Amino acid sequence: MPDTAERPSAKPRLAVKLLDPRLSDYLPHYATEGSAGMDLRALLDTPLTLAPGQCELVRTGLAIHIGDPGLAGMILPRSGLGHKHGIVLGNLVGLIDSDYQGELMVSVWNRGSAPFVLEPFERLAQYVLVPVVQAELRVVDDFAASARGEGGFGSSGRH
Ligand SMILES: O=c1ccn([C@H]2C[C@H](O)[C@@H](COP(=O)(O)OP(=O)(O)OP(=O)(O)O)O2)c(=O)[nH]1
Ligand SMILES: [Mg+2]
Repeated sequence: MPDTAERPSAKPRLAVKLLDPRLSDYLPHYATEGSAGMDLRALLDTPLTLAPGQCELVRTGLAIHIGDPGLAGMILPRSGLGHKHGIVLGNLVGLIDSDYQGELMVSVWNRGSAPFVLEPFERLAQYVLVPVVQAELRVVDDFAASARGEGGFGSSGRH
């Protein structure tokens, strides 16, 4: 039996605005059939040097309106940039609301010890679409008992 899952249903179609005409050559896409994220590129006119510890908000030139409260976007670091060069996100993870219609911005943080030069249109982070469940909160005085109760932060010990 081939090790392939059944194909998921149709992909959501998201409306995207290109806020700079140069982006038409760089529309984000899934690099492989199984990719979870689409790489986002830095909309820069000139290279941006990030000193160690420096954090800058970088334009992507893209506005994506998700429009479905059952979905959200996440901006995540690229593992190669993060591991090899210390280039991660100043907010660690970017969470994009389904009703956000503004430009996707990437907070780029050089947590490494050497300067890093970000080139115009370099792929700097990735965009992942995720399902979301919105909750309603119901105030109670007590919870029904659970196996864990209030234990946390290592209370279950090591095995
Ligand atoms: O890395 C990011 C994170 C957020 N956003 C945009 C989309 C998101 O929907 C909006 C608000 O993000 P968030 O709620 O995380 O920020 P906030 O500081 O709570 O701002 P707000 O008061 O606007 O909600 O900012 C980005 O473009 N990039
Ligand atoms: Mg917010």
